[in-house]
Amino acid sequence: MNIGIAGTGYVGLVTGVCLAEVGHHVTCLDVSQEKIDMLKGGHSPIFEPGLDDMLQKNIREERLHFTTDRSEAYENKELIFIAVGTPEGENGKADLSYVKTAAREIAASITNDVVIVTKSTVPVGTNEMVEDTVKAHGSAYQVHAVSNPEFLREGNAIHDAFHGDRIVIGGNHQPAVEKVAELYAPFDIPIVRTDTKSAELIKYASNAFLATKISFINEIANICEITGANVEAVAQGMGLDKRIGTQFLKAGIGFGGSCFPKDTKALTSMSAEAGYEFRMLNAVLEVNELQHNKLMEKANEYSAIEKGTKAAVLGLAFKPNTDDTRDTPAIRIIEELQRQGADIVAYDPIATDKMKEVFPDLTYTNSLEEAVNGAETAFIITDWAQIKEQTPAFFTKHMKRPLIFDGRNCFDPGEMVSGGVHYHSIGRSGNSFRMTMST
Ligand SMILES: NC(=O)c1ccc[n+]([C@@H]2O[C@H](COP(=O)([O-])OP(=O)(O)OC[C@H]3O[C@@H](n4cnc5c(N)ncnc54)[C@H](O)[C@@H]3O)[C@@H](O)[C@H]2O)c1
Ligand SMILES: O=c1ccn([C@@H]2O[C@H](COP(=O)(O)OP(=O)(O)O[C@H]3O[C@H](CO)[C@@H](O)[C@H](O)[C@H]3O)[C@@H](O)[C@H]2O)c(=O)[nH]1
Repeated sequence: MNIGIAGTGYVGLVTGVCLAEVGHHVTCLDVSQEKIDMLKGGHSPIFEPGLDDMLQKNIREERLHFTTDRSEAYENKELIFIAVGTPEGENGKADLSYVKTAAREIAASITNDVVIVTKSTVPVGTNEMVEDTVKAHGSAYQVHAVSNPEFLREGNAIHDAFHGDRIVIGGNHQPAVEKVAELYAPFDIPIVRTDTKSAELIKYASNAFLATKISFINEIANICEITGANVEAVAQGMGLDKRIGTQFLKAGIGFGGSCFPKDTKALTSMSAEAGYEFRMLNAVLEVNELQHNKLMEKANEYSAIEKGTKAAVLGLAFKPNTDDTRDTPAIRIIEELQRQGADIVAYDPIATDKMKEVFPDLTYTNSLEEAVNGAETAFIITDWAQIKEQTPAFFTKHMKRPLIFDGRNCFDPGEMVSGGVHYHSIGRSGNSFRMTMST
């Protein structure tokens, strides 16, 4: 099929590349000339394992094109995807201005009847708004909007596109829904067909539920710290019950990233607008806020930071295998360390450039050894493999004072302590993980 895509961020670009990979002809549009120039040259502006190779292959085979020209992207297309950002707006509400602009631009450029597929995460009623916007801008063509939310995880995006658990397609015009289902046939992933509003809500409900699991286990971690239990043993013991499952029960300094924080806020805000107070989700957000402060609270209890203390911040991305620093817990830690006058060295294998946009004057390195060298305290924010593979000896050798506050439970507390590291983590009270199971 002939497809246009508005937005070449994480979602638009991965969608475009993967649809081209299965044989569709895709033209990706962005307003950023810089991104389009990079993409035309076969280089992805985002770090995503496997993306560059697939991008270059499909450009070479002439199924994938990049442009800043709306006519090229929208004329003579059967389907047009909207994959622009929906950032956090006022009072946590989803900011739909980019979606509205894209809808107006599509209305002005299409040259035939078309199905608009909304991939961006949008509140209930947005697809209706998109259809109305196109109609209000005098398009002479028939336009149907279909909700097709995206479930990819950054760092696993290509894998998720080909091995996702489900594809959700929501629409009130059956032929438009079937057209989108036909597009995805080569992916061999179960397709859920539903109405537009339910599809829009499936996305928010899924993210909110996963965020709830994380805040829940973080509350359990806090109880573990008080009672002396070990949160990893508790999570594993709970997760073996198939109704609960082991995933998203990893305690830490809370969830970050471009989706969970903004989407949980958008859902509470959408609920409030509809006259319903989503009490549980408000608590999930409150717990996450408190959890972001956990490492600094521990450091303060220990009086770890004084003016001029050399502090290493290990990991800046909101999770491993991505260079995305949007809403990363590292921001809060760095702000607090700066406020307390610490001398900070920030380490990340790939996300330092993105973090420079937030803290331009910080000292950065992509060498872990350089970051901890001479440090008096280290804060682990991201569970990068490069950090997890270290031994206690690495820290005792390079740090001036091996004092570690680990927000991602990267190490066995017993091994760290016996290796001479003053080690503080989340929900483990200094105990090693102990659990055996027999059949
Ligand atoms: N990042 C993720 O992991 C992820 C996963 C699932 C869903 N989502 C949702 O998908 C949407 C996009 O997220 P993202 O992370 O890809 O965003 P992003 O900010 O990385 O990319 C959005 C892109 O859209 C471009 N753009 C803005 N206005 C445009 C216009 N009028 N025409 C063409 N391009 C335009 C921007 O320049 C930018 O490159 C959001 O709603 C997000 O919540 C994101
Ligand atoms: O047990 C866990 C799992 C995750 N996290 C944290 O939660 C955040 C989000 O992690 P993850 O879900 O892996 O990353 P995203 O790439 O943000 O993906 C989420 O958000 C996307 C955007 O909506 C959705 O498409 C995905 O399905 C959904 O998993 C990160 O800060 C993680 O460190 C934990 O603290 N504990």
